[in-house]
Amino acid sequence: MDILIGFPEGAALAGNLAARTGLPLHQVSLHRFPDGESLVRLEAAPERAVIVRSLDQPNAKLVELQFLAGALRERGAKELTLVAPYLAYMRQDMEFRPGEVVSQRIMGRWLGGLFDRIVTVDPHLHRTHDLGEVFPGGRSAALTAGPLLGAWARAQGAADQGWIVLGPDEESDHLVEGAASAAGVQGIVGLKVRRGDHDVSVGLPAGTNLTGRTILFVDDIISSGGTLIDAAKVAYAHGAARVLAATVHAVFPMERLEAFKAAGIDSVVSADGIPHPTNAIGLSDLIADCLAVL
Ligand SMILES: O=P(O)(O)OC[C@H]1O[C@H](OP(=O)(O)OP(=O)(O)O)[C@H](O)[C@@H]1O
Repeated sequence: MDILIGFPEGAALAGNLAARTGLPLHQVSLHRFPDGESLVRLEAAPERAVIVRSLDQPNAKLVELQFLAGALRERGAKELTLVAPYLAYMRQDMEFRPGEVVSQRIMGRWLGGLFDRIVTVDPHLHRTHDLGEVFPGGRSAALTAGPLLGAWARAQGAADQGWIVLGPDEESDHLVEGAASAAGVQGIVGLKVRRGDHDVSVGLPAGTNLTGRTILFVDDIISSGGTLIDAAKVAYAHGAARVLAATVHAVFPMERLEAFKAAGIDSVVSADGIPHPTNAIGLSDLIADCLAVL
């Protein structure tokens, strides 16, 4: 028997995926003990299971996934698939300073040991370009939500209003291309320099003229929002009339919206891999199509 397994915080996406795949949905229930330990409960013994959980705020979630995968194997599961629209620890992909742990590599080995198939969306692979390098030996798929961000923009009238899609750095190139072509508008890729967690600047190609245009900033992740705020500043300095943002993974706290508003950012929307009040773009069709062929 094949089933889909969801966790409490991700009920919406798991529900949509169950409807789209036709797999029966089983919900894990969780209990956190006063000492911080987790109790994971699921009454099912499937032969094959697709487990849906985004790994933002990852540490407790990873331990709970390990417990669940271990229990399902004990009950005889032959194939376990992880659908983690947001994959944690992908940003630490090298030893930036001597002695730093390369979390991406170790996380890849860990998850690769638990799951036979891994599906994710726009993973932060800025230097490791192939998800297969992170999960050697397993079947994995890195999907992109760029065209979905673009379809959202198109539905807002982007083509008629002459919006421009702007990504902050060369790693956003594929998102810009996917979003701009689906929206039917021009795309521009900037040049980002990061000097620290909250110290980042975005440059635009020489000769860029944004006079009177609406700019749709796109990025894989909005975390502190420093990149978005600086990109908005630069866009306005180049004549933009309005700045909006669309991201795949919204990991920022809602309190940051005030700072975004103060920087002249009209609105922020996100894909629904990470549950967030800004969710406006559904990923379930994209993921379901992938599961059918992976
Ligand atoms: O909202 P923020 O806090 O600004 O973070 C989001 C930005 O950070 C990430 O890139 P990062 O600068 O980590 O890229 P790198 O891996 O190339 O250093 C990501 O691609 C965004 O551009």
